[in-house]
Amino acid sequence: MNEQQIDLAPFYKFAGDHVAVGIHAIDSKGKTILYNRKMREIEGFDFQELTDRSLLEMFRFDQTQSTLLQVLTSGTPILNIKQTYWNRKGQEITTINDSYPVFEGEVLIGAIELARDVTTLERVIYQPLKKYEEPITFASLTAVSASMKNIIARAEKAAAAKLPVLLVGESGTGKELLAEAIHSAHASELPMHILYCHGTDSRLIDELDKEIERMQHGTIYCERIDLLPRALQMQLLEVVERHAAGDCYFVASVGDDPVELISSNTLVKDLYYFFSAMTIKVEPLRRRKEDILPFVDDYFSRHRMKVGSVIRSLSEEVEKLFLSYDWPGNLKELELLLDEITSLVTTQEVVTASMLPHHFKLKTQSGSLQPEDFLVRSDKDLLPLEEYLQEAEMYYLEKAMDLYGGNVTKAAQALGMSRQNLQYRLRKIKKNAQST
Ligand SMILES: Nc1ncnc2c1ncn2[C@@H]1O[C@H](COP(=O)(O)OP(=O)(O)OP(=O)(O)O)[C@@H](O)[C@H]1O
Repeated sequence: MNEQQIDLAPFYKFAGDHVAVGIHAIDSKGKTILYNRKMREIEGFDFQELTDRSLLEMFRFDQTQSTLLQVLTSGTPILNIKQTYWNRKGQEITTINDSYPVFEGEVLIGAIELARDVTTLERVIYQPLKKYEEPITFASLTAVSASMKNIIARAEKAAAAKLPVLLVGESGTGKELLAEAIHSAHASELPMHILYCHGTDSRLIDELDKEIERMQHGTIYCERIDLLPRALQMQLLEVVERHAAGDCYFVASVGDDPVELISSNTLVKDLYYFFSAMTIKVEPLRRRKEDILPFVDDYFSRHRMKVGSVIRSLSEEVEKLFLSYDWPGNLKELELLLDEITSLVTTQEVVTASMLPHHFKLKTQSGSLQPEDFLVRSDKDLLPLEEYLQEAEMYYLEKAMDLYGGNVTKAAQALGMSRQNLQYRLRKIKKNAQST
């Protein structure tokens, strides 16, 4: 049977919904026309939020969107771009993206982005153990805040008594590092196996089962069990319970309050009971800001030792910025930022504001609203209408200017307004931005 005899559209639709690659396509005006299930998973959207997608889309100025827009403007592909970010659910995600222009004959009709989710792979490569090139102990952790000191004291007790531990905390707060330190305190000579629960394939759990049988002794750390689908959580429970009487030590982590996770059916209650002989809550970095600057100091001193750099400190301005920022990706976000900064620094001893990457500057600009602020959600306060419309206008006009490569005449034409009117509004936006 050939392509002319059968309508392939349902097959393409099925493939789009089931393929393990995120797909996002926009038309020539920058409007989303295709956004598949994997892309929703990568970006952390719940199904019910999809109706708001077009609204959110309007205000999106993140990297994905701008790569697609860049491709649309230039007509040339942008390939193999790796990015790590925190999605709407606060999960750390790493993707490798290819963005292509789409032509019909000679005419550019849109752009498409294919995102490969390499989060798990990245996790395996980016293991703190490998980075530090030494076993992680409690002494490797930055712990200046009272809350972090308390966490370490409790973790030491758990390790000494070999109590299963459930680490609770947002992505990037250092749960994996703590698990490593618990393992070292318990029995550093034994192996440690990490199960990254980022996936939906039941073979993950079968492999863990085999691994436990092979290891016999050592520590099993199941990272973010709340991200596993319930069926896999049940399978994991069966495996860990079967091995409970053996010699393995079990540690796990979740990204949110376990009581809430259980009541929203995200976490299987018995799995929680299995791991939670001791529950240790790791506070987000924004609630223990005393750890920020000491972490930076520790990072710089490791960096000096490892690569012989001369980097020593942050300027006062950068310190203030670091202390006022909320760090949604916690220490991992701070660490990635320092990785980025130090990769560019050669002879400077002090990091000044001009050396900060553009994306970080954007995030720390005072008063800047995030795309999410525009969604109407029951758990958030509404923006005053005036402010909403002002910001909406600003986003929309800037996006239009972006799309037309800064050409006011073309952008004004597309927006159905005069050149003068657009120029006046752009000037107003600039003036407002300067006065904030
Ligand atoms: N207290 C700390 N001291 C030193 N480094 C830290 C500390 N906490 C976190 N880090 C650094 O931050 C990075 C992220 O930590 P980690 O991977 O342990 O977070 P996590 O809570 O396990 O995140 P996720 O929930 O996404 O798995 C690590 O690479 C580590 O180097």
